[in-house]
Amino acid sequence: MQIFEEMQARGHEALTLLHHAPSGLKAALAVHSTVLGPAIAGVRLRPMAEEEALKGALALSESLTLKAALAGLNYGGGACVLLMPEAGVDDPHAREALFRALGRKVRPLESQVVLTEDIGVTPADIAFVAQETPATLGVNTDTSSVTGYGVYRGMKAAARSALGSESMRGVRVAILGVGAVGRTLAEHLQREGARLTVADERPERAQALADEQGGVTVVGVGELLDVPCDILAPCGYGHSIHSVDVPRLQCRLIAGGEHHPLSRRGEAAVKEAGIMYIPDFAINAAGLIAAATTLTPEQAAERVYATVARITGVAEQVGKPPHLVARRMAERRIDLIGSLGRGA
Ligand SMILES: NC(=O)c1ccc[n+]([C@@H]2O[C@H](COP(=O)([O-])OP(=O)(O)OC[C@H]3O[C@@H](n4cnc5c(N)ncnc54)[C@H](O)[C@@H]3O)[C@@H](O)[C@H]2O)c1
Repeated sequence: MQIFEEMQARGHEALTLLHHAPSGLKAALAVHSTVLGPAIAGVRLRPMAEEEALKGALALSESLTLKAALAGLNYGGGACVLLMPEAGVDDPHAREALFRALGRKVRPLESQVVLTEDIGVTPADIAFVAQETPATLGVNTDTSSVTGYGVYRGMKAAARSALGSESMRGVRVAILGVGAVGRTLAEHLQREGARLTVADERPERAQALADEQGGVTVVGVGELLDVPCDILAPCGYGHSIHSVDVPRLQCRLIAGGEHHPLSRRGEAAVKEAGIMYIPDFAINAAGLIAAATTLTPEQAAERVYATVARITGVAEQVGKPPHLVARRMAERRIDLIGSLGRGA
């Protein structure tokens, strides 16, 4: 992997490797932008190879920059991807040590970075980080359930444009990944009378949801993209939809909580296929908004609703896809606010 080439192409400011042998801490901390303020870094912990961690940190930090900018926050974008310690993190003291070691390592960087939860990390983990550094957000926020609710609200705003109505009653939604975010999304959709089909790499999670809620169809991971539906909601670990998969899709809208469900080629392919795609950084922002402001979860989700409505409205007016409109809006705010400190 050509790290500096990648950083230059995407405009990253820094990539720092954090290491502490006794706790097993090995982490890649990427800072994409601090133009609007300290970089909010989503912290991830799940088994993965080193290269995947570096790539993941670079990609996620760029999304966080766009997400914070579009949400009107005075923060930049970062990401902190932890490799799973060899001894695991099942032992509560080992988990405490890991996250406190992370907090110690971040202390010298606290004017540039604030840490918040992402995949595999809980508010309790961030509370351990907070014992070592004030550079945290969301200690008291269950960001994954707020995010799931925000995805639901953003999906409704997008459906108004893509399906002609924001009602989810009878709408067929296929959800890929029913972990913390996907499950919350499913619960809200189910309550409104949507018809759900779900799949998860861990099939027991999909089955548990179906057992609890009833009326939910479970299919295998390999089948979900072929399911005829109105909305496809990717809520897995990223890159769930490859450009070669796009001809299989039978939906009119892609709107889910997952970061980077599509590559740039995939985004172009869905546009060609006439499918509307609402980008991750616009629709999965509610948890971040709630963690970074004094807004309630409901208010944070309404901000997502308003943002998605604005994006789809402009997209219709100018004849461009929503994901490009959203990126342009975020970049424009960074340029404008970033220029305040420069020139007369
Ligand atoms: N948790 C948050 O606060 C938050 C905030 C914003 C965005 N996100 C994004 O939402 C997504 C989901 O996060 P989460 O917190 O729900 O994670 P999670 O680990 O709780 O759940 C993810 C689920 O998706 C399943 N999965 C992963 N890849 C899959 C695939 N290709 N096919 C089928 N199932 C798959 C996993 O088995 C798991 O059950 C991630 O991309 C994350 O970055 C999370």
